Amino acid sequence: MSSLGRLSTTCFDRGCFPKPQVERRSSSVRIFPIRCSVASAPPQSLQVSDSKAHQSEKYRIGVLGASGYTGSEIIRLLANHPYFEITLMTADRKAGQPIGSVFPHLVTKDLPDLVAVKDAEFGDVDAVFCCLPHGTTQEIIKGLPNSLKVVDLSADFRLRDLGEYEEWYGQPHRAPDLQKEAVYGLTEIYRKEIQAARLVANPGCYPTSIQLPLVPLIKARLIEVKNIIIDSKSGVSGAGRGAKEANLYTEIAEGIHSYGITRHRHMPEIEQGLTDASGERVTVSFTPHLMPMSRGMQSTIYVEMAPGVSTEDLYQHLKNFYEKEEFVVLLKNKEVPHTRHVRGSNYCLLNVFPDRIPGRAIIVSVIDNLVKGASGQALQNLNLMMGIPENTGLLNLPLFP
Ligand SMILES: NC(=O)C1=CN([C@@H]2O[C@H](COP(=O)(O)OP(=O)(O)OC[C@H]3O[C@@H](n4cnc5c(N)ncnc54)[C@H](OP(=O)(O)O)[C@@H]3O)[C@@H](O)[C@H]2O)C=CC1
Ligand SMILES: CC(=O)N[C@@H](CCC(=O)OP(=O)(O)O)C(=O)O
Repeated sequence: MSSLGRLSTTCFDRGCFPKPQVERRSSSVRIFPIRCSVASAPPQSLQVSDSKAHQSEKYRIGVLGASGYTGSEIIRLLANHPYFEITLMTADRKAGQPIGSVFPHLVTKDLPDLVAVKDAEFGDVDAVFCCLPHGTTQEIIKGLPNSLKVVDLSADFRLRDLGEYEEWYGQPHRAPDLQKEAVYGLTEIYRKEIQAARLVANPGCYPTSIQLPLVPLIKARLIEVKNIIIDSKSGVSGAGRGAKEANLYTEIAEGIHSYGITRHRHMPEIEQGLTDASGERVTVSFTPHLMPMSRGMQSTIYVEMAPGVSTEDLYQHLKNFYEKEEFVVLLKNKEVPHTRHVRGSNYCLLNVFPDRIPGRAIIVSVIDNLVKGASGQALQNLNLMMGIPENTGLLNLPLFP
């Protein structure tokens, strides 16, 4: 537990955030600090320095799989988080190493240089981010205390149909009861359910980049659900940090290739979300590609518009739908979204273009696969589950170039 450093009075009074909450637990009282997380600092006269009256506890967070790429992104995002403090990190092969030696870029005074452990104790943890390979995750989450809130970044709890899970992941589901409880964590679409959830299945990176534009358009019946064609491209970090021959520099650099043609395990996840939006079974043509870049993801989506609908209608609908959203942005004036424009940030940038073929449109969606496609969205979800402002810790702008 630690007290917060410098606190500042806020924009609560200006209505930006909900009032600070006081939560009573069995043995302690947690008082969320009054703090403004907008980029500009409040005037000097409004700042208050540390005092007992303003000290507060933080939620204790475990990062399972801290030595992997998504784990390291969670740690980076939590470095300056005012309400969360990492108290537990786990690893497998790298267990026993301080996180600063696994990821030297994470050596900062704002982070505890914890040693990643193999066998974790959860008594002192309020919530965990589970950044483990799918398959191992179900067993591990099954063994966690029920009191913990969990955001699982793996694919283990995303598919409601257990038969479908077995078909696409090659093994029977080992925690069917937890699957029933899990809420799918596409934040902008399922916010209300996420707020009340204990276990959130964070979406895959491709499904995030694809569902964010398509779900609102399908719900509004602006596009036909037949003939949706999706061409997606990912940076290599999407494949995780574990060594694999196919991901060597020599295999990836100076070329691109498609993979999982007609059979990528994200297909049923994408189709589940689009089917929910439509009310009728939706199938898509989806082909992912591996790009010679470390992070970033683009989905180019080809759709047929409903009779009488124009690309301007699609654009305006998405613009209105995401008007109040912080992290999904419609670009103006036919600007083309670029993966560089979201690098390191939690943004999804979208734009809509008319196809040369009448009646068809092309949608371009970009995210950082490790942030909005994984750890950033996971943090957005845990913020909601803990009742704190959803954008906390996520306001950093993209890195460019
Ligand atoms: N990378 C991405 O862009 C995205 C990934 N995801 C999902 O998030 C999860 C994590 O991905 P990512 O961070 O890329 O993966 P990494 O391979 O980079 O990291 C995996 C982590 O899990 C640990 N681990 C591996 N096997 C076991 C095991 N049997 N028991 C306990 N710990 C284990 C590893 O420890 P050690 O290194 O010490 O061996 C490491 O800390 C995966 O399920 C992935 O599919 C979701 C969205 C996007
Ligand atoms: C480039 C690359 O290999 N990407 C991964 C997807 C990463 C991701 O989001 O997958 P999860 O469903 O495991 O969370 C893949 O194609 O399997």
